[in-house]
Amino acid sequence: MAEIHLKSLAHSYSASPQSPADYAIREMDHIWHQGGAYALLGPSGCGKSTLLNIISGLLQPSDGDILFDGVRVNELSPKERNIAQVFQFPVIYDSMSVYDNLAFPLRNAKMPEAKIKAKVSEVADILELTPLLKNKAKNLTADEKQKISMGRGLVRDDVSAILFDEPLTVIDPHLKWKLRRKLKQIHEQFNLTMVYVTHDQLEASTFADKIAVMYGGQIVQFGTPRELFESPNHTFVGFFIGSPGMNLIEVDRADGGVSFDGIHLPLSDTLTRFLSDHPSDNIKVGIRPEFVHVWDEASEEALQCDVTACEDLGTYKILTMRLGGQEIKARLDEDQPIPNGKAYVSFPQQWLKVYVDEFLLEEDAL
Ligand SMILES: Nc1ncnc2c1ncn2[C@@H]1O[C@H](COP(=O)(O)OP(=O)(O)OP(=O)(O)O)[C@@H](O)[C@H]1O
Repeated sequence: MAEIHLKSLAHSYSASPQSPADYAIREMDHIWHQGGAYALLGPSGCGKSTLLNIISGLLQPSDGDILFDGVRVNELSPKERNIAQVFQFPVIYDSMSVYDNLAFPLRNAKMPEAKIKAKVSEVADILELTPLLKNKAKNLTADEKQKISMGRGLVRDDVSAILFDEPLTVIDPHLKWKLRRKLKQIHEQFNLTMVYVTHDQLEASTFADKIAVMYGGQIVQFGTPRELFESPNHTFVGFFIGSPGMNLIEVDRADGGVSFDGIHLPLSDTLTRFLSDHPSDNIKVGIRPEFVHVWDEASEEALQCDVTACEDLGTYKILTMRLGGQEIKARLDEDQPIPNGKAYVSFPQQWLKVYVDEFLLEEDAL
């Protein structure tokens, strides 16, 4: 197992990149600690597969270093790096038995047959493949085949890390949760460094202890699922994580706070001062629907909205309102009454986030 350090790493598929937009990976420094269960989460095209292929050695980065336990591995092949990679589509030998597929990497490493047998049995047991060991891989279902792909990484004692590139894409929805749980169990049992690529936030948060959110070739936040929810570092994280995502409103500077559409939102003194240090006019405020307080009567600090829709999702409701020219969503508990026509909202200061040039202004950083 290894700590994987990406040092001043960048990659462009163009031979002569002219601007940051020409980079699939913009310059980054990042560490995947040994034994961590990580997810790399982001939308299509943000650079997840590129980053994974750079770590595994399938792709050479245009700039920077990849260090495994402090040793530069840029020039090493995937095999020399001892990285196991599980792709969207299972990579297995159809004509071989399940046993031979699992034994393959060990036979390549010239492990004695008795040891191979013990290792294959152990991993087959964990993956619930034991009854299939004698079967030809060809006739198996997609999830069984994908379990073999995973198993081929797990049988090896020498792997530096296992990288998963959207491994559940071809798996039936009702089996996905089962395989995800299995992966989590394997992580706990084997103490492996695992990086799991997905564009699905549920998959990321059920698998990983920490999630790296990628956007436009950058890791814009690396944190626990709770940190990403409670304190998104970037407007993209606010928008992408959560269902529905964060309410984001473009605002102007105002005395003691910010304003939009003639509505004044007060900010703490420290945040106001901090904001005045930033020259940019690209300012947004964000608040998650879960943290918007909804009242059915007017009060001094509540802002009047028009209710435009209410979606009942069984255990909770999503209320859509218009505040000035902005659409605001709030999450109501199951038993909370739905305001009729007009509603009054307030934004607790603790949960009202301010973003300058899309990045969070942090009071703690003062
Ligand atoms: N072989 C390639 N040649 C040129 N550009 C590429 C190549 N592979 C990827 N790209 C570009 O690099 C950027 C990042 O792509 P990448 O496949 O890494 O993203 P991704 O987040 O994995 O997307 P997806 O979830 O759709 O697989 C995209 O703009 C893509 O078009």
